Amino acid sequence: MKFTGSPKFSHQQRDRIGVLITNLGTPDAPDTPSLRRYLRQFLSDPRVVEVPRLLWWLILNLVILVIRPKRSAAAYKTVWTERGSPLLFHTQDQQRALQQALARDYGDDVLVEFAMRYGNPSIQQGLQSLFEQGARKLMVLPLYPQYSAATSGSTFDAIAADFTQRRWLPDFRFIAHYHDYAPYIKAVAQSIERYWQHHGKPDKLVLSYHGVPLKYLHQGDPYHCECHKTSRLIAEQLGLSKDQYVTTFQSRFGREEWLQPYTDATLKALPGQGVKNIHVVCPGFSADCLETIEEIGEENREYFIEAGGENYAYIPALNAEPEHIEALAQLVRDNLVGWQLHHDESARAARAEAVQAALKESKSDG
Ligand SMILES: C=CC1=C(C)c2cc3[nH]c(cc4nc(cc5[nH]c(cc1n2)c(C)c5CCC(=O)O)C(CCC(=O)O)=C4C)c(C)c3C=C
Ligand SMILES: [Fe+2]
Ligand SMILES: [Fe+2]
Repeated sequence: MKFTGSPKFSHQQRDRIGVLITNLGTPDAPDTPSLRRYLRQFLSDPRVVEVPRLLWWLILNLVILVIRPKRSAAAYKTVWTERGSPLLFHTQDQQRALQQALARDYGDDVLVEFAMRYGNPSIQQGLQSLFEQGARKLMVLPLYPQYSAATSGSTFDAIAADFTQRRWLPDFRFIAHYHDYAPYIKAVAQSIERYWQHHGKPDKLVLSYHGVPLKYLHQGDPYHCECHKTSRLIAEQLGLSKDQYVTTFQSRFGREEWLQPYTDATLKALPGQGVKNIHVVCPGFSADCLETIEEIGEENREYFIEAGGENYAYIPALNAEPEHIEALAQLVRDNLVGWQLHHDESARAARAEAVQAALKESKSDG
C-alpha cells in the first residue's frame, strides 16, 4: 500500500485537535554510537548544512563522524540525568503541562504530543499518536521562538515528508515563529526579573542565541533580525538602556564565519572593558540542553573568569515554568481561532473537569 490509511477510524470517534510541540532532538544515550547515529541524521539535513551534497558527504563521513561523536558523547555525559537528556525531559514536562493548561479550556478536545526533529520520539511517531487518537486538525508548534530555515524550516520539511506517506491529511496550521509574541517576551523578562530579585542586577545582561552561518543571513534568513528584535523587546520590558545589554551568538560549528558577535569572544573581551559582573540568558532556547548547561553554564563561565571577570551567572531557560506554559497555551489558543469543535457546551465542561482530575491524579502518582 502506497499511503498509510487510518484503519482505527470509526464514525463514533470524536474529531479532535492535535497540537504537536517539537524541539531539535538529542541522542538516545551519551555514548559514541548513539551520538554517531544522532549527528548523522542531524548533520545530513540539507536545511542545517548548506554545502554541496557530495562534498559534504565526504567531510561528514570521513572527518566529522569519525572525530565528533566521541567528543560530543563526553560533553553529553556531563549533563545527562536520571531522566536522560535535559532537552528530552524538559520537553516531556512542557508537553504534560501544556496538555493540562489547555484541558482547562478544551477538555480532551485538544491533545498535546511532543516530538523531536532528530532522534526520538520522531515527528512521525508524534503525528501517528495524534491521528490514532482522532486528531483531524493539526497544529505544529516548533519550540523555536526565532524562525530559521535550519530549525523551523526543517521541522516543516519533516511534517511534509510524513504527509507524503499518508492517505488522510488533517487541516493544518504551523507556527513558524513567536519571537515578538508579547506573552513570550513577558515570560522571559519575568524570569530575569525574578533572578535579579534574588541575586541583584549585573553590569550587563548578555542575551546569547544559537548561531547560524553568516551566509544564511545574506541569503535572506530572518533569524538574525528576529533574535535582535527579541532582545530589544526584552530589554524594553526590563527598562534596560542599550549599553546595559548585548546580543551574541554561540555554538559555532565548522570553520566558516557565523553570526557575530560570538558569545565566547564577547565574554573574553568584556572584563577588559571594565565589565566584571554579568548574567547570561538564552531566550532562543525554550529548554535547557547541552548548549546552555555545558556551553554557557560551564565553558563560557571559565572564559569570562579567566579573562578577569568576577561574577558570572547563567539564568535558566523557561523550561516548564508556569509563565512559559501559560505563554505557549495562549499562543495555541490564539492560533485555534476558527477551529472550535462543535460540541454540547455542558458535556464539554464535564469532560474538562474529568480530564483535569485525571491529570492531577497521574501527576500525584509521580
Ligand atoms: C552544523 C551546524 C548547526 C547549525 C546550523 C545549528 C543551528 C541551530 N541549532 C539550534 C539548537 C540546538 N543545537 C543543539 C546542538 C547542536 N547543534 C549542532 C550544529 C548546528 N546547529 C550540533 C553539532 C549539535 C550537537 C551537539 C554537539 O555535538 O556539539 C542543541 C542541543 C541538543 C541537545 O541534545 O542538548 C540545540 C537545542 C538552533 C536553535 C539553531 C539555529 C537557529
Ligand atoms: Fe545546533
Ligand atoms: Fe556547543
